[in-house]
Amino acid sequence: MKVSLKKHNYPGFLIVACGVDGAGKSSALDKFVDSIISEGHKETNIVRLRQPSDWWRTDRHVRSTFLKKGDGEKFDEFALGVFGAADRLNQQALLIEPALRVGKTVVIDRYVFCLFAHYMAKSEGNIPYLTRLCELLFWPDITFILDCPPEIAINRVSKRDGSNEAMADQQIGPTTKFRNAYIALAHKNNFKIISSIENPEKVSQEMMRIYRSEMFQSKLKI
Ligand SMILES: Nc1ncnc2c1ncn2[C@@H]1O[C@H](COP(=O)(O)OP(=O)(O)OP(=O)(O)O)[C@@H](O)[C@H]1O
Ligand SMILES: Cc1cn([C@H]2C[C@H](O)[C@@H](COP(=O)(O)O)O2)c(=O)[nH]c1=O
Repeated sequence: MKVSLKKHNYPGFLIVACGVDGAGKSSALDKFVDSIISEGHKETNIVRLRQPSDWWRTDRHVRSTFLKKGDGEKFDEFALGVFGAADRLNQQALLIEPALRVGKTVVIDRYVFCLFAHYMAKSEGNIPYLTRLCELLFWPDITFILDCPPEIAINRVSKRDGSNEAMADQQIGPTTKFRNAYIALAHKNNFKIISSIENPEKVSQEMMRIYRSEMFQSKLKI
């Protein structure tokens, strides 16, 4: 699925990382941010965010439908997808756009591609209603897809969160579908796939290599 988002044209730089639960996004991004700071990037010029935001994560309907928390009442997944799009639009208006406008580097753990991957995996790829709702979101300057075999990701999640086979992120079927959706998105949209089998240090070194090259290219365009 080719995604259509908006070009931001601001002086800031938007960097996002996606991938299945346990791919190592948060760990690698921590090291990546440390590296850009140690190369001279001012810490105060970096805005670190995650998606979905707490607006979505703490919502009772989301918690009982997706996260198996609360009273177990199920809500309509299409409606919650629309909420997922609203959550991203809200975070962009309140936090991402103001930061990019003043030249900051915005680093986000997950992005709207996670919403797409989730619904692509569930609806066999047919989600035009969701992609249309998201057309005003910014196209990131760099999109990393962290990729590792589902067995490895599941193992990491169960060690981190405790074993719970009822959770989709500890099941081979859904994790394989999510991974395939990310790979399909990456191939169609030229995202940067990085193997996250290796330790987070190695993963962040590869992120740095891509970041330096993209920064160099963007300076040539000015
Ligand atoms: N490259 C790696 N090699 C081995 N273990 C890792 C690696 N990256 C992360 N881990 C470990 O695996 C667990 C999951 O990592 P992390 O939270 O960074 O993944 P994530 O993709 O952000 O997961 P989620 O989406 O579920 O939040 C953590 O306990 C972390 O210490
Ligand atoms: C619909 C939808 C679901 N998710 C999922 C992916 C993860 O399992 C969790 C987010 O938790 P994490 O703390 O970032 O691991 O929710 C999503 O991220 N976005 C969505 O739109």
